[in-house]
Amino acid sequence: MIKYLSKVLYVLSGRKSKLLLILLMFVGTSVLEALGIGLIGPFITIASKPESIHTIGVLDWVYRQLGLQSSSHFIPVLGLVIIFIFCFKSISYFLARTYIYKFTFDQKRQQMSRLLHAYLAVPYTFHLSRNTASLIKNIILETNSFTLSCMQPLLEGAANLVVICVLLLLLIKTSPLLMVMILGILLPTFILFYRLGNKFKRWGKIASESQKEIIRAINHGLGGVKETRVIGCESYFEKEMDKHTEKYERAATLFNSSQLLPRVLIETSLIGFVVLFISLSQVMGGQSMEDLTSVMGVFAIASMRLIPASSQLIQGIGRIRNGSHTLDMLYLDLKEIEKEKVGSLGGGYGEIESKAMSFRDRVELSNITYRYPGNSEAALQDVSLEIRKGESIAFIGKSGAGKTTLVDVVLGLLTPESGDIRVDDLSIYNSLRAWQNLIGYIPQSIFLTDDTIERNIAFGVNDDKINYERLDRAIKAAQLGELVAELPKGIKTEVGERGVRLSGGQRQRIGIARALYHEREILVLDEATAALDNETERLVSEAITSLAGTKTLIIIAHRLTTVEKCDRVYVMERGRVVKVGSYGEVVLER
Ligand SMILES: Nc1ncnc2c1ncn2[C@@H]1O[C@H](COP(=O)(O)OP(=O)(O)OP(=O)(O)O)[C@@H](O)[C@H]1O
Repeated sequence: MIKYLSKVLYVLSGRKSKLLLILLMFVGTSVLEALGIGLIGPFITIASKPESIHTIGVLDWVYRQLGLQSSSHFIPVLGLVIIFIFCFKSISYFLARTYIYKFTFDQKRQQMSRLLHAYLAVPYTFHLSRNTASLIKNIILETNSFTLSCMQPLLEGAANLVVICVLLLLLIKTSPLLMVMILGILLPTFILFYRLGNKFKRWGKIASESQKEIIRAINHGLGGVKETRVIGCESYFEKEMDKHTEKYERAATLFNSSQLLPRVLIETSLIGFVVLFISLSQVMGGQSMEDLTSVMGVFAIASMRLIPASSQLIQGIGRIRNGSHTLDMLYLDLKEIEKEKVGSLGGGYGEIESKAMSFRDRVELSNITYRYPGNSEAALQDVSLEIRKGESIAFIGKSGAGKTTLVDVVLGLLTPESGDIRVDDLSIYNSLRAWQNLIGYIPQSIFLTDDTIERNIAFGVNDDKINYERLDRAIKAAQLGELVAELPKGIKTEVGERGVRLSGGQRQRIGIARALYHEREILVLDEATAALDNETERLVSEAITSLAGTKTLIIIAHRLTTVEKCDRVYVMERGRVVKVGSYGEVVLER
């Protein structure tokens, strides 16, 4: 339990002292409730036999202080006190609940942004081993499940425990035998539920994993809708989703129906026990009507609050066990990510931190070796090269030679096993962010957001911070001027999800404009092979090569036309640079 609580505290975001306040609120309203209910028993007894006030010490004292004429006058006074306590309890209950909702939803918001921040800032290798579906599920569904299956049952459980203890104390005083009987009803249900704990945990795990697979199947089917349609494999994805939805349905049904067990078991046994108790007491000794009224009062207390509080407590234990897989996942993810010392992403919301490293002379890669996690063979081995400011270099080589890996190392996405990258003798690993702020990256397949051309070019910049002069320059340099002029909405044209409303070449040029808009010193280009038609290719290549001299260009070249204009060409093979020279030396002499 202590381990469980320490995990909950770790996953909780923000000020944890609020938890104490909430606990006090819960306990406060529960005590008021128990007090109000506790007074109902004596109220019924006094209503049926007013003289009995004098047998209850506290009530007798209050009666004498009030100076009432007759015992029966005390009945409305006690009634008013009970009504007042219940009104006060109801108002505090409402306010406490509202506060708790605010707290729990605020928690969900904070956890969602903590997770997204962590997933965005975690080393890139984390994403190579994790599926986006599981990250989306954690951010949206598991944070919800944490609130419903950890936070709420824990807080409610504490409050219910207080109510149960107070009411059991009252019961000991009124009828110890009845208390033993009620305990006899509650304990077996409690033990049964406790023993079912592992099943609840398993159902929780199955539900969580099937949700991940459901998102995955939807992602795959809809993400590649073009291929899905053409191949005609729609039913495959439908079946995939159906298979996991069925698993989810089975686990959720089993868990939810088992949650009804405490109420059903306790209620049935309670009725049985009370009937048995009254029958036996009449047969064996014959109790007076007043005694029976008092016993019925206790029964009323039990059925009004003690039984619901107990069944809620038992259900809460079930929910906690069911949600323990969620807690473990959030805990392990946050622990793993935060172990990597995920720092601030800088810049604050909607701004890009622009402080860049100074770059006056050269970038030097020395003895870079990189191995993907779990691979025995290194994808890069002992790569050393030097790029002078304003130069353009290209990497060529067969598929799998290590070109993308080398660029990912240069981009600071992958950290080499050994070796260093130095800018004017300063290692980029001293301030990776400042190094990355020098670089503009144009990947082979450009990621476009479902937004306007303008927002896709000024990617990640708030609308009010967009610099239209720079935007215009970038559009012209990327040969997008004509396209934008022809569109009725110009730069405000929506490009559709992943740019579906644009051609491959247009998407590629938006990617180039994006890199140019941010006016970075070094441009890294993973050249697209087929996206551009000959004419556009010529224009884009011209735009890129016109930057040579002012910008430093690092190109993964798939077309030899691009290589022609480069200062140096590096030929890669099995993770090594095997040849270097000018276009003439490397390409023509091959
Ligand atoms: N995420 C990964 N996990 C494990 N191995 C990987 C991963 N990505 C690439 N590799 C391996 O690293 C080697 C180099 O791959 P890389 O993508 O850098 O080649 P490339 O030259 O860019 O190829 P292409 O021209 O086809 O894009 C390959 O053997 C590849 O299988």
